[in-house]
Amino acid sequence: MNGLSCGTSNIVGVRFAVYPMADNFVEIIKGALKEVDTSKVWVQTDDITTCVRGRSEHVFDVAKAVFIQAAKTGTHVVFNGTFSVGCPGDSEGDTYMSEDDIRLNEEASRQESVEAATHFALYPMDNPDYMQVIADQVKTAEKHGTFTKGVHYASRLDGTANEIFASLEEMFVDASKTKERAHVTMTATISANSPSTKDN
Ligand SMILES: Cc1ncc(C[n+]2csc(CCO)c2C)c(N)n1
Repeated sequence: MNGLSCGTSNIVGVRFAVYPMADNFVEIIKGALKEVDTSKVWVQTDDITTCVRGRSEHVFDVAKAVFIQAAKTGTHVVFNGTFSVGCPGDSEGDTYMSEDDIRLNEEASRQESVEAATHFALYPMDNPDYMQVIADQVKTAEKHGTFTKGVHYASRLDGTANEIFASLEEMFVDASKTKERAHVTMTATISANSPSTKDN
């Protein structure tokens, strides 16, 4: 297959980085990546970001776990990432789509209660109804109790990292079900242990 051919599955992916605001950032980043079980996803880390691809539950499980493992050190850590589903041409790594749905890092993540604040934005691509899709999904975060307010170009979520990732996952996955082979992207900036007072 060439780079522009369509994949056969609804592979989900995220490209993200964590930024620990500490002198020992290398140790925190490498430690977090090492703590997390990535055996059910396609994963590649370089000097800039990490890319994780596979079934949505495993992509969210791994992204959340890396953030939580870095943030549980108490260091101010920021996660910045872009999630994507239905990207035309995304096919390499389809083998990971046959993994079962048992999350490998959920138990470890649940042990940690890390307070976090998020700006996220949902982008339903090639969909004239995108504003309605976004409004419907924000209602999900309201129902979860994580939505705090709309800001320019994003919405704010507050809660534990486990609660925030649950909202992000449900909104992203539901938005991708609004039409056949929908292409949806979502950006998220998630901050934990910030010394700044919350402006919400
Ligand atoms: C999740 C995640 N993946 C990759 C990087 C990029 N990065 C910056 S410093 C460092 C360790 C030294 O090589 C790495 C891999 C990141 N920040 N967060």
